[in-house]
Amino acid sequence: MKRAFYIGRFQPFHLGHHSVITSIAEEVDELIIGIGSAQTSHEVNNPFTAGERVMMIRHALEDIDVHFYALPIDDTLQNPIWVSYVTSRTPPFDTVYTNNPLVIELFEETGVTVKQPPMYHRNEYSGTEIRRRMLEGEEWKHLVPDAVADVIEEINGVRRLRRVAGTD
Ligand SMILES: Nc1ncnc2c1ncn2[C@@H]1O[C@H](COP(=O)(O)OP(=O)(O)OP(=O)(O)O)[C@@H](O)[C@H]1O
Ligand SMILES: NC(=O)c1ccc[n+]([C@@H]2O[C@H](COP(=O)(O)O)[C@@H](O)[C@H]2O)c1
Repeated sequence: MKRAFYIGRFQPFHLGHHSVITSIAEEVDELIIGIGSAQTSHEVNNPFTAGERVMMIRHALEDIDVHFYALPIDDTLQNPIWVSYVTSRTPPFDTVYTNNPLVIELFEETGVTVKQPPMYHRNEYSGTEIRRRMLEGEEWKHLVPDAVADVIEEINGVRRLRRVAGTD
């Protein structure tokens, strides 16, 4: 059984994440999607709660051909214990997919294989760019799966982002 781990903050889950997961799905039997900084929400850079991000991922990946688990993972104060904390909360896995330099370093130090997925349209498929567009009233829905746009509408996510940014 080949099981892999993919971690992100998914603020929000966008089409870049969707493309990465579609290609990982061709290489593994099961995928654990770690929803990082799970304790954080209602901030300009982290507007959505862990539960809302679970909902985005669940709906966006309705038709994906891989068994997946979307699991919220809180941050730990100390980086050296983060990998053990992650593995204490997830099913076992042998490969990590990430482009985050700290995540690469921490997992490689413990001997886990790390793969770096290619970037898809990084200038637009980016959480930072999508949140900027939401704040400035520009188009953003084409950068996320339709199901994610629906979730953000249901939770009134753009209004929340503007309020916490003080621009509403
Ligand atoms: N367009 C993309 N193509 C491929 N991988 C991506 C893309 N955007 C993000 N990733 C990767 O997905 C993982 C999770 O990313 P994350 O949730 O931080 O999204 P982000 O768009 O980088 O968000 P933010 O701009 O808020 O930091 C990271 O390893 C990141 O490098
Ligand atoms: N000490 C820690 O808590 C620790 C260390 C490395 C990564 N992380 C988390 O992993 C996630 C990585 O995701 P991104 O690649 O989207 O930044 C983030 O939520 C980040 O906070 C946490």
